Amino acid sequence: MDKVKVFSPATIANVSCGFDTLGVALDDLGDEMTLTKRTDNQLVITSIQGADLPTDPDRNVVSWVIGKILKDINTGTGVDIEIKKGFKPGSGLGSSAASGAGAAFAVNELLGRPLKTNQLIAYAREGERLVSGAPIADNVSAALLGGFILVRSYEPLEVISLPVPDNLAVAVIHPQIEIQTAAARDILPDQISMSSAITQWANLGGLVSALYEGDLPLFGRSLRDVVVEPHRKKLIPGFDQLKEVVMDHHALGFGISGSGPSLFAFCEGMSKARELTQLMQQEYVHTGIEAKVYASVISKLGCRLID
Ligand SMILES: Nc1ncnc2c1ncn2[C@@H]1O[C@H](COP(=O)(O)OP(=O)(O)OP(=O)(O)O)[C@@H](O)[C@H]1O
Ligand SMILES: N[C@@H](CCO)C(=O)O
Repeated sequence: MDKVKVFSPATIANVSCGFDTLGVALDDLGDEMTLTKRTDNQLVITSIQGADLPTDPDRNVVSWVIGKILKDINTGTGVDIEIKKGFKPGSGLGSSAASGAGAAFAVNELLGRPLKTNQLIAYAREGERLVSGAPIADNVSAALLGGFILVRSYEPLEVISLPVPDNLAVAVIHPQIEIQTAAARDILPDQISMSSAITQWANLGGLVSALYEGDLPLFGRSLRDVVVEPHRKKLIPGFDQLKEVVMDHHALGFGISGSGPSLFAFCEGMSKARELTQLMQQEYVHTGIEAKVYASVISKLGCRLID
């Protein structure tokens, strides 16, 4: 194959109770990228649409990840790269992860699939290390595998796919401010109390059980975060008010997507998700900050070939 075009989805990391361990893929929203083999061994970003990103191959996640794979596999292959970003960097929806996962997936397809899934995750994590300093696996694993994922262990890496309950949908609001993942990690404490740990791991267990049982009320009760949200919500204007309104309108749960500023409300069914997006957009006007909204089912598909 000389050319591949792939789609790589946006993702919600943490899902409230699973900081750095849970992730889930959205439908439709995501990045596209096209890779074409060159006759020399150069890596060239030929176009970037939809975001103002570095064209220097050593500073863009897509070329960074592809470069690492090509160097290790040592094919002598060069690649032209076209990038089409479907949503903004610094959104909390895994923009760098969509790029890193999509890049690893695409080059693996181009080379005839020499790499296994865990290797693709490992390379995609290098993209996360490039932009945030931390090789976080939650967004990239969800983007590659689709559905819900649990990073059971980082060392050695063990990522588990979890079931997606029927009729689960999500409403997302993306306030048009940028929060860098590195900055949102810097404000977190190094240590947490035993009581917070107990609450958090009880909810994580509850959430995993809810996914296996398809128990949406239990899923909703488990969407609690006493570890990260109390710190990060201070970076997101209007967080508490929006949470109150959304929960009053029967969302299953509400929280911060990844490192923010995007916020999610899980709910039952797409019509409820559309209703919640409208509600969130109306309510957010009070902050004076522009916001975009998306309603989505949970995509069981991760990165995939298109066209
Ligand atoms: N291909 C790329 N896609 C997205 N961001 C990139 C890319 N290449 C480099 N970057 C840089 O990465 C930074 C954004 O990464 P960051 O992890 O902060 O955002 P994010 O991926 O949207 O966040 P989150 O992981 O919380 O969803 C920006 O400074 C951006 O310029
Ligand atoms: N788990 C990560 C996701 C952001 O990439 C965080 O919340 O910092």
